[in-house]
Amino acid sequence: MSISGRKPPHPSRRGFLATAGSLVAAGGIGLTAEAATTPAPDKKRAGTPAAEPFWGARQSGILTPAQSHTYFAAFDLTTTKREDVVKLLQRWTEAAARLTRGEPAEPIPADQSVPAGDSADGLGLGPARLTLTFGFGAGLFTKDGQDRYGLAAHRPEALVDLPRFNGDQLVPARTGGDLSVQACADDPQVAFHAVRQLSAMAYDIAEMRWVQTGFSSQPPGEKTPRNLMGFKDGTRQPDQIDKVVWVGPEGPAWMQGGSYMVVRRVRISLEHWDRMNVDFQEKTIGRHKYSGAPLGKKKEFDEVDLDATDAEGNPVMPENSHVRLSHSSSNDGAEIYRRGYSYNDGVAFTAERWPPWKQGMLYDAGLLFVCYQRDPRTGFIKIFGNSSKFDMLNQFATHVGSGLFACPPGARPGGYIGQSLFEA
Ligand SMILES: C=CC1=C(C)c2cc3[nH]c(cc4nc(cc5[nH]c(cc1n2)c(C)c5CCC(=O)O)C(CCC(=O)O)=C4C)c(C)c3C=C
Ligand SMILES: [Fe+2]
Repeated sequence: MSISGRKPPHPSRRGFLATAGSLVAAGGIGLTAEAATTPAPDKKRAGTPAAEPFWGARQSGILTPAQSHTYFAAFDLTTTKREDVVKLLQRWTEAAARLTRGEPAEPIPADQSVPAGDSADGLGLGPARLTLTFGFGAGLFTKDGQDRYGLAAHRPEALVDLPRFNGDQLVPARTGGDLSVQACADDPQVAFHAVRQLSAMAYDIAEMRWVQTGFSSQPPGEKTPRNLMGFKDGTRQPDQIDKVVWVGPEGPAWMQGGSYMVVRRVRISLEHWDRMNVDFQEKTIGRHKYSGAPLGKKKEFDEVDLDATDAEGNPVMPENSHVRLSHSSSNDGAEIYRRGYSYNDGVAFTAERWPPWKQGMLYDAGLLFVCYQRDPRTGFIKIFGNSSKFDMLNQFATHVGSGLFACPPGARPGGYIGQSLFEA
């Protein structure tokens, strides 16, 4: 068995692979087994900053400038053995280091009579700024009252079970997970390829629970991408990002330098939204649609002024606008770092929960909301506990998937993601 732990395939599949292998060796795509062992450097990308560093004190993919695509996956652990989980995290770490350099998850073997440790669909695509960010759900520590891996005592207090928020319509099959992997890359195939290799390595140890793809295109010359509602999304981030994002001495030692990731799959009623006049849309968000400026201001990065009033004495920023209700000064100073992606999964039969209560084939599209913070109780839970009750945006946004994951600190060469926990 290869280090990936992939099992030899069914004999008939092996026969197919052998045939496919000889076609490759015969020059079908110009790749011999020998050449494949050491993939040629990608000349076009050589010397460009296309590779994001993987090793380091902090995991990448959190404060890394956002790539254009994501593939998020949550896994359920199926093994009962602690050593399997360690083995998996060690394999994932080694593979992630290789993949983020633009290499296959495992060196492609010269021997074509064994399954390869990489599916090869990423060959030649380069690193594409791939990052892989790993997280631990509550189920790694305790599940159904059981301490499966002897980790229950190390579950951080901050890794709570998220409360039910007003309006939540969470689908169990899109919620939770014992482990999470978020691949982000400037090429969707690179992101999918990475998660696919990691998932294959989890054979007999963990299986995928839910996944979500996403995209985020930044117009050239602009700082902020637009979401599917047509608004710039991601303009206002905390001033002191490090203080907001990274767990400090207040957390368990093994989480210091890590962060808590909240992920929410938020379906947006695009058909409904598109029928609203732009003035109403701007009052709902609290920003001007085309410039991205706060209401009453001219430029995107002008300060948000929640105290400004108009000639009639009414607040310029409506009381139930998204920006007002999400702002730190409406939430006892709570702040989060947002790193979301739009998603588009076609259409699905849907019944709206707000007027005009339309039913039919509606877009299954919206926002894969992702945020990081040092403690979700004083971050996401505080802010969304407030906005989920009063925000006008809720007429158009329904949370259907959810997860909270403790993302441990990064790893140094020779170590692995999660080592601080398993050796705590
Ligand atoms: C607390 C959680 C938040 C959820 C859930 C959320 C959903 C959500 N947001 C948008 C679009 C925008 N959000 C904007 C700002 C903004 N949103 C949150 C938090 C949540 N959003 C915060 C903390 C902020 C910053 C507020 C501030 O300090 O000004 C904006 C404005 C532009 C920007 O600053 O990024 C937009 C647009 C959607 C579409 C959505 C779910 C569907
Ligand atoms: Fe928001």
